[in-house]
Amino acid sequence: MNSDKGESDRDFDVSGVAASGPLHGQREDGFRSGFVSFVGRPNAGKSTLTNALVGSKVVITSSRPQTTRTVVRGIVHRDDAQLILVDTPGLHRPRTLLGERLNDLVKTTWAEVDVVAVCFPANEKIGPGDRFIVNELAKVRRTIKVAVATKTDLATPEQIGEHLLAIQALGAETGTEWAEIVPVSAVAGDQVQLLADIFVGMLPEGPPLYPDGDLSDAPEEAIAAELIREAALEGVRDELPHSIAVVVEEMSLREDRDPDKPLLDIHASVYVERDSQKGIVIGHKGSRLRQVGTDARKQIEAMLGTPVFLDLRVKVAKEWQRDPRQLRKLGF
Ligand SMILES: Nc1nc2c(ncn2[C@@H]2O[C@H](COP(=O)(O)OP(=O)(O)OP(=O)(O)O)[C@@H](O)[C@H]2O)c(=O)[nH]1
Repeated sequence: MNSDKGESDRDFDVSGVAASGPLHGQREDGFRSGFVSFVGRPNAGKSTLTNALVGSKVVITSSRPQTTRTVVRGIVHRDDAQLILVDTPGLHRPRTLLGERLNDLVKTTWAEVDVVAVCFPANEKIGPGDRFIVNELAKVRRTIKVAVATKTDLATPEQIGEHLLAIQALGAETGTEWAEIVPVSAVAGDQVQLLADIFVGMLPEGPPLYPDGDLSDAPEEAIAAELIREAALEGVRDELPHSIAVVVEEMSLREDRDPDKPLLDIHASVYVERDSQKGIVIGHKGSRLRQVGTDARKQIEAMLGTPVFLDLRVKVAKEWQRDPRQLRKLGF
């Protein structure tokens, strides 16, 4: 994510101006900073690993594929480095316009980061989906590539051994040079620290890029929208696999409140594709929507540390996944 504005000292009068502090590659303290992006087929464990590294729930995880639509960054603050994790949607063979947009988003991210880490779940065989991703990744030349064997707690040592060999073979087959192949379990906490150390060693030297303590630079609206979407999908994923989008229309602190008792007002719209889906989301006499609201509110309160008043509306945006105008409106 280097910005080269094409400026040089000759463009400015620099007489009497002290040299600025060293940037990448020249820090006396050896501090490193940079970007790592996890990729992998849906459900590979990318979000869970991001959370394990950051140590807080920043990215939404679910047991169903393709819930991560927004690029959300988790930030690991260390004494020696700042590791910025970019969580991307799962790359997949595009079937809709939304699918194509997501894939473009993924590839743009790959070219901009310092390291791309491909996640291969150890409890599943390498498949065509993995091959597709690695083939696409091989086209991005400059970026360092790391293979991560995820979910090792779900595999036997023999399976893990075979898995690592298969990852190596896939690298050779696709012309991808793995800088490292690392087995981890985000759930058991195995090798997560080692993975962080490996990433840090691959980052360029440079100053911290985010203020100390920041966990994510995703706007609070985006975090709230994801938490609402996760709650709305709960229990109806089979019926509405990829048909729910959430837009936070308004988010502001309620005025005239005692400063010790703030209240955050959030007005959000839950979009579905068809009238029939609206009924599913709302439920009998609104019971489901109330539950969704309660669940999402608790999650948002825990995340942002402020009591929340959440107002949810369900709206129909016909065939939004195929309509460019709707997609733009919904933030894709
Ligand atoms: N046992 C075990 N389960 C894991 C581990 N990592 C992830 N999972 C589970 O695998 C499922 C998918 O994990 P996610 O982190 O959401 O996967 P993802 O790659 O971000 O998925 P998408 O957003 O769909 O691309 C969830 O049910 C996780 O709880 C792990 O190390 N061990």
